[in-house]
Amino acid sequence: MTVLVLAGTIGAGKSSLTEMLAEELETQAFYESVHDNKVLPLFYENPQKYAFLLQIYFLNKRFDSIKRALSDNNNVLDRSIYEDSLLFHLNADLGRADETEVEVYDDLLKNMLEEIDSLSFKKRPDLLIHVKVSFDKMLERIKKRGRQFEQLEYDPSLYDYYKELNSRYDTWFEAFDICPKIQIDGDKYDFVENEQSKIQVLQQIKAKLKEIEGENN
Ligand SMILES: Nc1ncnc2c1ncn2[C@@H]1O[C@H](COP(=O)(O)OP(=O)(O)OP(=O)(O)O)[C@@H](O)[C@H]1O
Repeated sequence: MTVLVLAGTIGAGKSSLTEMLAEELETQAFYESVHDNKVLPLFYENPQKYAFLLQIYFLNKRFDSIKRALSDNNNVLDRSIYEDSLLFHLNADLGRADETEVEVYDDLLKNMLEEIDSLSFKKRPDLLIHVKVSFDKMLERIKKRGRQFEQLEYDPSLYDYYKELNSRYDTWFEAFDICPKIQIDGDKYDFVENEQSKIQVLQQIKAKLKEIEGENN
C-alpha cells in the first residue's frame, strides 16, 4: 500500500511520471487538470490580481486529492500540497500578493496540514519524488509542450519567474522532511522520450520503496 507524490518545477515531467508509476505499480493516478482550470489563464494574464485566488484554488484541489489519496491508501499524485507554498511565496516576493494574503494563506495551509495529520489512517505519503531539471531543460520542456500562456513569447517576464522558481526548488527539497524523498535527474533521464531512461527511473523509485519498506519492518 503506497502513496507517492511527485514534485518539481513547471514542465519537469511530473504528470508523465505519475502516469508511468500508476501503470507500473497498478495504482490510481491523481492529476491536476490544467485545461479546466479557469483561474490559471487569468493568473498568467494578470498575476497581481489573481495570484491569491489561484493559490486558494490549488490549495483546495490539492487538499481534496491528498485526503482522498491517503484514505484510499494506494495512489500517485502529480503535484503535492507541500510545494504550493513555495510557488506562492515566490509570487509574494515578486509583489503579486500582499502581506495579509500571505498570512491568510499560510494559516489556511497550516490548518489543512494539521487536518491531514489527524487523519485516522495514513497521514503522510510514503515517498516524495522530486523531478529535478536544469533551467535550460525546464525552458525546453515548456516550449515543447507549448501551452500558450506559459510561453516566453507571451510574456518575457516569465523568464525571471521560471529561473527563480527553478532555483528555489533545490532549497525546498533539501528542507523537505514530511516523508521520505528521492530526487530524479530529469536532465539525465528523459523518461518520456527514452524507454531505457524510463526503466532506469522506475527502478530507482522501486529500489527506494524497497529500502523504505525494509526500514519500516
Ligand atoms: N501553486 C501554484 N502557483 C502558481 N502556479 C501554479 C501552481 N501550481 C501549478 N501552477 C501552474 O500550473 C501549471 C501546471 O503546473 P504543474 O507544474 O503542476 O504541471 P505541469 O507544468 O504540467 O508539470 P509537469 O510537466 O511536470 O507535469 C503551470 O503553468 C504552473 O505554473
